[in-house]
Amino acid sequence: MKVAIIGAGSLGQSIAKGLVSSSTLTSLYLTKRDLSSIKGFEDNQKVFLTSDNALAIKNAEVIIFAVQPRHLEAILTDYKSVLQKSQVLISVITGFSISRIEAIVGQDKFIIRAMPNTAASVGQSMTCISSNNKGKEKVELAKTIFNSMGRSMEIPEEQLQAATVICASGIAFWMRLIRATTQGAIQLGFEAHEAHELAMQTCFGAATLLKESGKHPEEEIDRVTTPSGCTIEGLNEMEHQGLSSSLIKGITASFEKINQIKTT
Ligand SMILES: NC(=O)C1=CN([C@@H]2O[C@H](COP(=O)(O)OP(=O)(O)OC[C@H]3O[C@@H](n4cnc5c(N)ncnc54)[C@H](OP(=O)(O)O)[C@@H]3O)[C@@H](O)[C@H]2O)C=CC1
Ligand SMILES: O=C(O)[C@@H]1CCC=N1
Repeated sequence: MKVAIIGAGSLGQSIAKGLVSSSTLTSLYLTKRDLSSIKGFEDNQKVFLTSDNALAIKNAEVIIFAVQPRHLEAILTDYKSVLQKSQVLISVITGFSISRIEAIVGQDKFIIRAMPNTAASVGQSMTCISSNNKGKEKVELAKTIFNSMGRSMEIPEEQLQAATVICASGIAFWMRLIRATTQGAIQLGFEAHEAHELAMQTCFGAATLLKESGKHPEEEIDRVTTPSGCTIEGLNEMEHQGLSSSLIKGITASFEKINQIKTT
C-alpha cells in the first residue's frame, strides 16, 4: 500500500510512526512546507519527505489529509485536478464535513473521515471512521489501516465530533489525570520519576482490567473499596469536590467548542 500524508504535523507524524511498522506499507510520502522537523523519518527507506503535495498525491493509493482545519479547503481546491478516482481520500481534520469535501473533489471519490489520536504512534489509537456513499467500499481498508495502529470503529458522521472529544482530545484529558495523580503521589513523598511511573502503570492496569474482564468500572471499584477503608474515603472526597461532574462538564465544553471551530 502506497500512502501519502499531506500535513505531517503533530497528528500526521503520529500516524506516520504507526504506519511505518505496518507490513502492508510499501511507500509513505510525508509533506509539509518546512521539512526540518520531520528529517528523522528519512532513516526509513520507505519514507519520502517533500513539500510538493502534488508529487506525494501522484505516488499514493491512500492520501491522508492532516492539515489544520482552515487549510483543507485551499489544499483540496489546489490539488483536485491531480486526484484519481481509484485513490482513497482520508481526512482526519476536525469539523470539515464529508459533504464539503465532496463539494470540492466530487462525489465520485472514495472519501473517509477518520478521527485517530496521537497514540497511533505507539499502536494504541482509538480511531472512529465514517465515509461517503462511494467510500463505503473502502471502509474495511480504512479499518485495516487504523487497526494497524490501534483499534477502530465505524460510526455515523454525526457522531464524529463527539468521538473527537472523547478519543482525540481524550488523550489530553487522561494525561492530565495522570499528571494530577503524579502530583498527589509527590505530595505523599515519592520522587517525581517514581510518582510518574506509579501513576502511569496504575492507569494502564485499570484500563487493562476493564478491557480484559469486560466488567463495568463500578464492579471493579467495588473490589477495591474495603468497608471503612481509604479507597472509599478518597473516592467520596473526590466526588464531593466534583470529580465526575468536572469531567463531564469538561467533555461537554469541549464538544460545544468543537462545533464552533472555524474551517475556513
Ligand atoms: N493533534 C491531535 O491530536 C489531533 C488533531 N486532529 C486534527 O488533525 C489536523 C492536524 O492537527 P495537528 O497535527 O495537531 O496540527 P499541526 O499544525 O501540528 O499539523 C498540520 C501540519 O500541516 C502542515 N501544513 C500546513 N499547510 C500545508 C500545506 N499547504 N501543505 C502541506 N502541509 C501543510 C504544517 O506544517 P508546515 O507549516 O511546515 O507546512 C503542520 O505541520 C487538524 O485538522 C486537527 O483538527 C484530529 C485529532 C487529533
Ligand atoms: O484540539 C483540537 O482542536 C484538536 C482536535 C482534537 C485534538 N486536537
